[in-house]
Amino acid sequence: MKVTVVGAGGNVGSTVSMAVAQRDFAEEVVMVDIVQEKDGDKIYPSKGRALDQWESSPIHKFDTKLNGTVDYEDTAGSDVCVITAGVPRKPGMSRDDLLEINANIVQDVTEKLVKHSPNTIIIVVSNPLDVMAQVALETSGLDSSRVMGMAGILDTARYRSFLAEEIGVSPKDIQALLLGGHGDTMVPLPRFTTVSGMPIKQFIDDDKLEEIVERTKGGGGELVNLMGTSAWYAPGAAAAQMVEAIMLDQDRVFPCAANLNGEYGQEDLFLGVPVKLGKGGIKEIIEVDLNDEEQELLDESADHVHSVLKEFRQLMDK
Ligand SMILES: NC(=O)c1ccc[n+]([C@@H]2O[C@H](COP(=O)([O-])OP(=O)(O)OC[C@H]3O[C@@H](n4cnc5c(N)ncnc54)[C@H](O)[C@@H]3O)[C@@H](O)[C@H]2O)c1
Ligand SMILES: O=C(O)C[C@H](O)C(=O)O
Repeated sequence: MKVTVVGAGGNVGSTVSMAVAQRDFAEEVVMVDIVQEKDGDKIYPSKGRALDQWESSPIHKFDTKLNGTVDYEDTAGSDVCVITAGVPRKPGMSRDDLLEINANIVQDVTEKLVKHSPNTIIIVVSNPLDVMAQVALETSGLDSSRVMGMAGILDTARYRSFLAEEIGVSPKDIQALLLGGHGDTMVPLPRFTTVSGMPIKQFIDDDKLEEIVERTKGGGGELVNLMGTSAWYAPGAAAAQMVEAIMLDQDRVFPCAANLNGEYGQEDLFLGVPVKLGKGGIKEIIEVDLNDEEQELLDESADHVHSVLKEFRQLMDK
């Protein structure tokens, strides 16, 4: 079992790598990044972070080998590749502001990955997420069941943690569903949110719930403002959970960005929807019955993703 993480000299990529290694199911995690320059010297962040993480193996008690590299030949035969390569946003920016720079990076990285692992499964993390997943799908030529984006697990984790804190229960006991693009138009669904199966509205008043829904939508931006760059602990953990579900054929049901072909009335774009994840990637896109208000919010979110996708196509035509 071999996992590759690209952008692994950075924050999210190194966190995914560490979280996968600590789960101890893979033989090897290949951590790829570029050679960087600091104060006129060449540095190798993926090699450094891989070595540092490997040195923690006796303490954390894992056997997964961490291999830092700048050479894609080392990635050959990867079962799953996670793409975190790219630029994170800074305060005042939206994820969509990263479109041009990250589209070029994701395209380049995807070509190199599939050259060495032609039948891999790709999990995209780079932003703007839904469009970067489309870039990876189109560049790789892989079946759409083998290309997906990580966002929904992160966004629901934020929503669940905020709710748990407010209600005073364990975050483990909050279940929730969230649909749509990974941006301010994402659609948390209180109707599908429970505390161990009991409707959330039994535990919280409408105004407070609405406040938490709004905080969730702006959850990424809240952290950007606090740290001057975007989050990595929860995103890294979320991507590792997807890797595990696929590699161990767990049939986990998670909200992930999947390429839609008619599901939820949407076509030719990635959008966050519940999927069954296991061997081979997305085994099923699960459709839930939405009421008119929920469907309208999802359509608005899809419209936004379509507009960014259009901008991407215009940029590529230039
Ligand atoms: N989907 C999500 O929910 C989610 C969550 C957090 C971050 N992100 C996104 O993930 C990306 C990475 O964020 P980060 O905080 O880790 O940034 P970072 O700057 O810490 O790391 C990015 C890494 O990518 C590397 N990189 C750049 N170009 C590359 C290339 N061509 N080949 C290989 N590596 C390359 C950089 O050298 C750097 O080490 C950003 O686009 C960010 O917006 C998405
Ligand atoms: O907010 C960002 O820019 C990063 C990521 O998409 C997040 O939600 O943390």
